[in-house]
Amino acid sequence: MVDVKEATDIVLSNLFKPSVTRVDLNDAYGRILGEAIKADRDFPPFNRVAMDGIAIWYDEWKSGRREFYVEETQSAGQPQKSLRDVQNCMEVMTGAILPEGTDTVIRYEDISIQGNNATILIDKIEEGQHIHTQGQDAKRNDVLLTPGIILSPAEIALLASVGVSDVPVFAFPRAAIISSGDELVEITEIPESHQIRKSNTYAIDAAMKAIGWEGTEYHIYDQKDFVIESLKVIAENHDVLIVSGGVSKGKFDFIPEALESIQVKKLFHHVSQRPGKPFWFGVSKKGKVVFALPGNPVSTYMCFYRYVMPWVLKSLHVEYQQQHAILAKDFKFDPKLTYFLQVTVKNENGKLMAYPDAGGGSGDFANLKKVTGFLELSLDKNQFEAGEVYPYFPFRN
Ligand SMILES: Nc1nc2c(c(=O)[nH]1)N[C@H]1C(S)=C(S)[C@@H](COP(=O)(O)OP(=O)(O)OC[C@H]3O[C@@H](n4cnc5c(N)ncnc54)[C@H](O)[C@@H]3O)O[C@H]1N2
Ligand code: MOO
Ligand SMILES: [Mg+2]
Repeated sequence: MVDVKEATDIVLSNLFKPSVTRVDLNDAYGRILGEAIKADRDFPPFNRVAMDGIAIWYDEWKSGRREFYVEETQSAGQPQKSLRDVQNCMEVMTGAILPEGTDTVIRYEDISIQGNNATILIDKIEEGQHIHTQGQDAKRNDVLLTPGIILSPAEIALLASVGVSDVPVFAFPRAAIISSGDELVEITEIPESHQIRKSNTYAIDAAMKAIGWEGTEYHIYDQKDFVIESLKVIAENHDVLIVSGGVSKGKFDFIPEALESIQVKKLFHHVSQRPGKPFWFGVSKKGKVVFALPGNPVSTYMCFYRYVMPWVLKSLHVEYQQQHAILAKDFKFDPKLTYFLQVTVKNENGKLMAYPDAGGGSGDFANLKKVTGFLELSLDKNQFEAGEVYPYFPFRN
């Protein structure tokens, strides 16, 4: 048996090495960037007019000139024009390149134009005002985006502006989501009185989809040779196996020995935690990673969020930031196990307050619909006081 920290360290030191694939920019939202992206030009690429108005040569204003003859108009999308005479001005539009021979922009609101003459109405202007200077935000060849970033609308805009239409993203490990157990039937079936419909694999599949990951679902019956043969075939075609059930002490819990018989080396079995104590983790010679999660629905669910999610994010170079929340009510837990306490977190004046809602044990997955995640309560204590801060693993935003 290992503790939660040891289990975490072992899981996170057996990462998957992702390859890079390309997706259309329109499908890149939410994917994980696989290569650094550099600026192909300065940002902005030219001195960009930032307000509609006129552009002047500042020294003329400084030396007392208030009236400027309007030579012509520089609109957005036109090649750069030149001011012929520094005593004049040019009308300029937001997004236009700043005309040569000008260095300062004055808004229409601050001038009046009569015929071809613009008169400045304000007393104070600053040299260079209302110009978004070339290279001000980033220089050509600057790294704009680093691998491991989860692409949000902000990054999509940057990718578009540097012309990346085929976005390099990390390929997720090919995952098998495996349920086990003779009591489980398909969701389209009417279960007999001793049967239940599968639900764990659906939950795992959905949790994976939330980060853009997909898996293939399999089911294994409780027959030893069948378990061995199935796992062998599945392992050949996937990088990671996420098994649910069949890992405890039951007569038909064949998963651990079946995995070892197909040369998946056990790195730990049993973690001092509740739920999820019978969690088994191993790696094959070929580097296939196996998470054999305890079958009780809440155990499968929590172990997925506590171990599989950080493992895949770290494998794909995502900077994973551990969240924390404040326990809102005292809580007592006696066994010498790390306890994953189901909570509903509410943001109260900027503080994340976690209200315990422990539910009815690891079979009570109906409780998961009421909570937002779990707090990790350390095994070296049994009395947890309101106001204390604990690691928080959210299931939802
Ligand atoms: N003698 C002991 N018995 C048990 C122990 C123990 O330490 N000693 N640990 C208990 C704990 S804790 C857990 S958790 C479970 C883990 O059991 P398994 O991993 O072997 O899972 P199963 O026996 O196959 O199933 C347990 C439970 O979960 C239901 N299940 C399984 N898969 C699914 C699915 N895909 N969808 C919905 N529900 C599923 C299954 O029907 C069982 O009710 O062992 C305890 N026993
Ligand atoms: O892992 Mo078990 O979930 O404690 O029932
Ligand atoms: Mg069992």
